[in-house]
Amino acid sequence: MQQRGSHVFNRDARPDVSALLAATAMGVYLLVVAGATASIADAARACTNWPVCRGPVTLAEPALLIAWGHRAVALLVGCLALATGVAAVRARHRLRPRVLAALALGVVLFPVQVGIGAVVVTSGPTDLLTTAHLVVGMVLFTALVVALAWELEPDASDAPDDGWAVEPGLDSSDESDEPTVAADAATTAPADLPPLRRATATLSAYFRLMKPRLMWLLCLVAAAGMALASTGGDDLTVRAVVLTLGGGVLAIGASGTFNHVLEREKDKKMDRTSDRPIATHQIPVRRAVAFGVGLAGLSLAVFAQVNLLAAALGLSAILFYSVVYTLVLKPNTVQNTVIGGFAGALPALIGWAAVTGTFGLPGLALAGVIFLWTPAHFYNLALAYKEDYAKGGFPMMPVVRGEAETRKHILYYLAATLVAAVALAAMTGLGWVYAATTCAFGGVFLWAVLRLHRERTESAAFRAFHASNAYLGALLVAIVVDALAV
Ligand code: HEM
Ligand SMILES: CC(C)=CCC/C(C)=C/CC/C(C)=C/COP(=O)(O)OP(=O)(O)O
Repeated sequence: MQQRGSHVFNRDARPDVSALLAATAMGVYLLVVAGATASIADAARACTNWPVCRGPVTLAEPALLIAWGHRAVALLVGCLALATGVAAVRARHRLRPRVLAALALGVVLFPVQVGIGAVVVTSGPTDLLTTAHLVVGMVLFTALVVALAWELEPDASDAPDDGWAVEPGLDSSDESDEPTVAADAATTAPADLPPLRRATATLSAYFRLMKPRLMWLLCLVAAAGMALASTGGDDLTVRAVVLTLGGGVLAIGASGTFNHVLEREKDKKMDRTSDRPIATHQIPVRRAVAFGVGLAGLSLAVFAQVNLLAAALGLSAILFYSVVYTLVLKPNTVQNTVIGGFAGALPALIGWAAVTGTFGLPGLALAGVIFLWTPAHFYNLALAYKEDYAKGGFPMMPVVRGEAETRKHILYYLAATLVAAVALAAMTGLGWVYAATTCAFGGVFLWAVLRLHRERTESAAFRAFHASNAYLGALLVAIVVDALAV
């Protein structure tokens, strides 16, 4: 077993640049979100002077307040970017050329972005100028995160990256409070149990077949899709909400059950899944199939009460997860998680369709956020359960491409998710609750992923996994609140 921190990337040699880069990247993200909020609030018309606004700042003029806030943050982040540039120049001999190039792009784009902002304010906002301001901001953020990902890559001279620093008392097959069904399984319901306990154990086994742990977040995705759709003027009825979430729970239950059936042999080989109800023969395959078919039928019947598009999308989600992901992608390609993200994104479209009866750009943009978030969510678990997935014969990213590459991809997909979250705000006019949430929880998610890069332990991977769920959960609640209440 490797000692924790013994080969942790050369923290001592180059801590400042990566820490400064992370702070600058998050600062730029804050700026981009503040800029999107300023644009929605029409702050450029409230303050037409540059670099300072004229006139008293009062709470009665929120647009002026937002304009000032945007500029104050820009000044602070500008100083941070400068400090990062100076630190990088001083450390140039030990930084990789591509890190320097990506960082240089960010540092050069910063004044360009300030210049575009000044023109927007002084000559009046046009669609072209405001779009350019948003796009350059996103490119700047991307350049900084890419520089950070490259900077965090271990050197070839570092210890080999095939080991996982396990902390004392932690073991991937015995992680009591982590997301493993094995941990909370009542393994079998032997005939000698009292009838009531037997019935309870069987009911609990059927419940576990439905993968209940996934439900709250997937239901929130559908709820956010519905809330967004209602901002366009369509009525959001309690009936539609109840039927859509009910159909969703049944659909997730059906596809989870099919997943258990189809993976029963592989589940037996993996510690995390070896005591799943079908793998242990607690539930016979034929009964599980009947249960899954029943749930699927019920789910489609419920969705059909909302509208036919919702039902068709529900059927697509069940088929995509059960057949395309479980049978085709998961055992055969390292891109299984990326392409599999379509299954989790579909509830956004189901929610939108339930309210509007059709497709719409904001619903598609929300689906895009979920799609990009999925690898940043699952790769953490894939790292923690790398050996287990290898035993099951699954070509997960850490098994095929290694841990360092996986950590880098987590950072890329996290950055892409944050950019997509801004695009969603710009498209929908979501307000300050959403803006504050994506910055705060995005910052926590980034912090957890950076700790994963430094620590390379199972607990760091689980921390980043939980941060991914907290980020998306908070973002979706913020969408609902912003769309319905603010
Ligand atoms: C390819 C796509 C995905 C893969 C491979 C994946 C994989 C996993 C795995 C293996 C677990 C642990 C499950 C268990 O042992 O019970 C898990 C947990 C979870 N996943 Fe995902 N997931 C994916 C997409 C999603 C999506 C789209 C959502 C919701 C939007 C989601 C939400 C959750 C939640 C809420 C948990 C439970 C967390 C907990 O128990 O603390 N996942 N995921
Ligand atoms: C509305 C509807 C039906 C939506 C379906 C979307 C859905 C259930 C997404 C879950 C994504 C997923 C692949 C989770 C588990 O991975 P895994 O099966 O690889 O995990 P495992 O290794 O624990 O089996």
